Amino acid sequence: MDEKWQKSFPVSWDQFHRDARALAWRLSAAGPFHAVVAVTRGGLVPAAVVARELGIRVIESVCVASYEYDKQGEIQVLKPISEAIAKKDGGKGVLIVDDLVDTGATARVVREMLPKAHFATVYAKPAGRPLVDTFITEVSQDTWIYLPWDMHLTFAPPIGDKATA
Ligand SMILES: O=P(O)(O)OC[C@H]1O[C@H](OP(=O)(O)OP(=O)(O)O)[C@H](O)[C@@H]1O
Ligand SMILES: O=c1[nH]c(=O)c2nc[nH]c2[nH]1
Ligand SMILES: [Mg+2]
Repeated sequence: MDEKWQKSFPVSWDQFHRDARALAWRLSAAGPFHAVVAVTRGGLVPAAVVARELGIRVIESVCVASYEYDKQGEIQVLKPISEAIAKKDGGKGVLIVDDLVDTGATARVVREMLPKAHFATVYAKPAGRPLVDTFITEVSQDTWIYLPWDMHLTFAPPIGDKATA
């Protein structure tokens, strides 16, 4: 792991589901929304939870990649938003969902596609926070968020071993 990440914030599936539901609660006061746009891949899971909670059946995707594990590269738009959504009123009434905002580079690119849409993430770091309309939990910029689909159970050495290491 890159040394710029000083802290880690591991998130279990349970915790992620709770946080995505909390996001849906908060968004229920911000709508109504006629469609959800999930920012793949990380946005697919919270988009499903939020769409289920808010009764939204129209789900679109925008496919964006920027990180190779923890290293940020150029933002690549692998698939744009469908014309039916992108061409309609600047995205008014559309809810864009991603798992997290870090530097804000991904959010900036997607916001340009739908300037009037509402942008929501479950987690936010300070540099990206101004680009998000609604989020649930903020973590510091030097924290790496470990999402549940990127993890598996492993042995944890006893605390005493670490203290004497
Ligand atoms: O604010 P930024 O610095 O742009 O970082 C945030 C983005 O990075 C991650 O996606 P990633 O590009 O790793 O692709 P993935 O969703 O397929 O994992 C995350 O899911 C966000 O979309
Ligand atoms: O799993 C992730 N955790 C993060 O903290 C992060 N920042 C950008 N992209 C990320 N992916
Ligand atoms: Mg992503």
